Amino acid sequence: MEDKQKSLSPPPCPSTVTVRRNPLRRARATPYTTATKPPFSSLASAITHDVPTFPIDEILSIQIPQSEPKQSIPESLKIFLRIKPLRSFTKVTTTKARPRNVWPQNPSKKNIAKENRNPEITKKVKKKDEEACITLNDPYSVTLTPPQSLQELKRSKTEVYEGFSHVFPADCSQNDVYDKMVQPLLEDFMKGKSGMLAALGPSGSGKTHTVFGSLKDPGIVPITLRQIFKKSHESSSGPLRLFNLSIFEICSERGKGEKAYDLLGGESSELSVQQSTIRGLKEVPIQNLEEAESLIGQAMLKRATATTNSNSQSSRSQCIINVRASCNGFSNETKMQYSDAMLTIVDLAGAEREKRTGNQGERLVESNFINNTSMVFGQCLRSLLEYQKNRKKGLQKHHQNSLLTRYLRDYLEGKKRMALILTVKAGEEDYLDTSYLLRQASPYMKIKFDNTEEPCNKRQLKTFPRAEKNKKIKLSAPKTSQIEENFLEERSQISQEVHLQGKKADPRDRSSPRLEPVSHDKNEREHIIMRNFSKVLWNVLKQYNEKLKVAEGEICTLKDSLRREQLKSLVLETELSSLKSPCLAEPCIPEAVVEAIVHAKENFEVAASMTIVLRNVDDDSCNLIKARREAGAEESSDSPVPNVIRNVDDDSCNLIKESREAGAEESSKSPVPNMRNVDFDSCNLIKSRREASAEEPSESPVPSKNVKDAELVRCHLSSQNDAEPRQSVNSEENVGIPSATTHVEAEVTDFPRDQAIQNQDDPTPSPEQVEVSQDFINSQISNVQTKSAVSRRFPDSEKQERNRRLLPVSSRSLTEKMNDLDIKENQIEKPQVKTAKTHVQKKAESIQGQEIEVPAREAEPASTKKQRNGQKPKRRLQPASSVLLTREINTLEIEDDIAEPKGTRGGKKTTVSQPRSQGSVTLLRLLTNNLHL
Ligand SMILES: Nc1ncnc2c1ncn2[C@@H]1O[C@H](COP(=O)(O)OP(=O)(O)OP(=O)(O)O)[C@@H](O)[C@H]1O
Repeated sequence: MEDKQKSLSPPPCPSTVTVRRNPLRRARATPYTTATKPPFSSLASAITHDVPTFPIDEILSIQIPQSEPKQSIPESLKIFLRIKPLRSFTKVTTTKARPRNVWPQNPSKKNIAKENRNPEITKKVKKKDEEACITLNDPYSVTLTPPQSLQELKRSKTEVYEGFSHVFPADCSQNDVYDKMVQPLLEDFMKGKSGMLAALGPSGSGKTHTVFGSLKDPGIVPITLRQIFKKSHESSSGPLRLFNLSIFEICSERGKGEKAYDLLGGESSELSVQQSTIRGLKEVPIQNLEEAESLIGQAMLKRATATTNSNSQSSRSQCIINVRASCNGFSNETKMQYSDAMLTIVDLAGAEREKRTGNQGERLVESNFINNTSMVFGQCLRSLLEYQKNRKKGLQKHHQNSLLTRYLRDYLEGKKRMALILTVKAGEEDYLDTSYLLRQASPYMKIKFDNTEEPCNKRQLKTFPRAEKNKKIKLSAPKTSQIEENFLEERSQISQEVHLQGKKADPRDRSSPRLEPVSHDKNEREHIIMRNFSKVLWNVLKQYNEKLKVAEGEICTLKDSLRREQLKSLVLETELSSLKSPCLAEPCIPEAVVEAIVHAKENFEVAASMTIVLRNVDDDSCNLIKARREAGAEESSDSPVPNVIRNVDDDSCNLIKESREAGAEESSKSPVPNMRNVDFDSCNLIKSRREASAEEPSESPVPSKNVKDAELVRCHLSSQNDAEPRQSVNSEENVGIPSATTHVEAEVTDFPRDQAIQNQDDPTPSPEQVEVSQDFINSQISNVQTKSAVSRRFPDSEKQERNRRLLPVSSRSLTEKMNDLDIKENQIEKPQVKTAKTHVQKKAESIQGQEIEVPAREAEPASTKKQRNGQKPKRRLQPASSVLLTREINTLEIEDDIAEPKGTRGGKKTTVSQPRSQGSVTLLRLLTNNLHL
């Protein structure tokens, strides 16, 4: 103490002391100082000595409360997660090596023995079974990873679930679960607060194991009962509390509805359910743990269970265990009355998938019920979780959908405390069930997209250049089967090439540029496609070319057939015209022959008119001949079509020339009879015939007669070529030749085809033809003689005008010349002169003085006349000329007439008073007499 006092003694006083005038101020006494007043003597020392030390030890001893997890679960609902250990884990751990000489008892043992013999297999099994889909992150969160198979098939992702009150790993014990989960609720229960514990999870995940456990490893219920009676005994100071136990189950009645059964009741254990209250439930008071455990044991025996593929003793009902605590006294400590509390422990039936459970029939109905109940419970739970997160949102109520949720309405609405434990299986095959449960009941969920890159890359690779090309090719591909086949072949080749290139390429090396091989492949592919397409096009073009050739051949054949048809039609037309032409020409021909003098003019008019008709035929025939010559020489040679009928110009020389030329060329070839009108200009005619006679006789098969004075080309339809008998007629020899009128008629009427063919084959004229031609020539000659006499009667203008009206241009000159002959029309129809004896002098220049000796005419037989009249009643071409002739003849003054010299034919015919020649006078007399004019 002395040392201490010495150490606390103040320092020695200084030599000088300062005294303060003001009274000494005392500082406010501190509590510390006030509490224990030290003695004044020791005040100074005490002041310096009592400085408090810093309470560092106290500060360090203070325990700072640990920060709770961010996602704290509300008090009314706590969610726990328990992971069931993997089966392989237990198998591997329980596997014991057996001696090799032991015969395996069953297949499983046999497999085990195999595994033992082959440790690699065991390792593989271990590796395979050890792979879990769920891993524990921390006591409050887990990560769920999809298995590899599901990652490839669909777009799966790693999920992180958090916000749990606690996550029990696979190796946790039942006591851990009780401590963390049940004890808080039990304390409140003992204080009179109700609470509920529920186990939720798929089938076989350990719900029943967690809730009830086993004899060796008891679960929540046994432990809780034990703790209840333990605590009740410890709190001896408290009121007397009574506990009652009730157990019932909710199951489906053949799938039609929900039923509740009392598991502690008697035989009629069915309960009546009204909304959320269950009537008739038996509560059994429990005094001690043994009674409680026996009751629970009895209830478990009554509970509906079944064996499924997922669980050998699967719960088929929702089991509810109620422990009600009743209190009849006051608490000594709080002096408050205890209310009844209810602790509810629920073992739900696990949701199960049909494929995994293999349920059928009644089991399947139970499964549907269980799944529906689980779904409704999960919806209610989800709604409560969302409601607790955000209370602004209203609570969605789903509890009405099942009896269980209706019974647990207060808990599912958050009015009472509830602790939920989720049991999950950690195997890969249980991923879907686990994921479904966690999505439904976990407080929070995060989705990691770490494993989403691979599917994206695969998709990109799949849709790389091939798909677009296929589409394009499909759209642009032609529909021909050949093209499709080629396309398929190329497609397979290219796909193989691409596949090989893809194999060669390193898929991991993403940095390596793959555009070059792709572009190269694209170019090659396009090249192959275009090449094959061009081949196909070439083949198609070839086919079309062949088709075109065939079509051209058909066109040629059709053209030939068309030509033939046209020729046939032309032949028919010409036949028709030929049939028409004789009908028209028929009446005039015999008259021209018979009426030697009187009908000379008319004859020429008829001939001229014939030319009009036949001229048309000429054109057609010419064309026809041309066509037939082109078509073939054979057809033309056999053709019965009449040949050209030519009109001869006034100029006789031209006429003869044309006739010669035509005769030399055509008549030798063509069998068709020719018809020529001949000018009767004597001078020209004689000249021309002289010239012709020098050439033709050699060709003509029939020797012509002596041509003394003149040659006349006969106008006959039946004769046609140069071989026809152009007879030079001596008028003297022809005198007395009988008329060939009948023959002419026959020829004319029978002309058409047979005669033509006959003439064609035999160019030699028949005697009848010769006769007719002779008569005709005679008549023409007589006409020539008569013309000079008659022409004087009419003025030239009038004649020309008439010619213009009646005849075509080519024949007008002829008719003009013949107009000089005034012949009565009536004479045509009266008995005609058969023949006329004419004298044709050699020198045509001096026609004057010629005399035509007209023999006594013979009346034509009546029969012939009648026949002719009957056959040819119509004479369309004659009336105009006949009338004129009649007029002229009527005006003739035969007695006073004086023969007109022939030399005036080419000159002016103005004088009517010119003297007639003797021959003409005689002729006129004969005419008048015979015709009875
Ligand atoms: N944590 C665990 N540790 C050891 N074994 C367990 C565990 N959880 C469950 N088991 C075993 O798994 C099997 C199935 O468990 P349990 O019957 O509890 O599943 P469940 O979820 O109730 O199925 P269900 O819904 O079909 O009734 C039981 O044999 C049980 O012993």
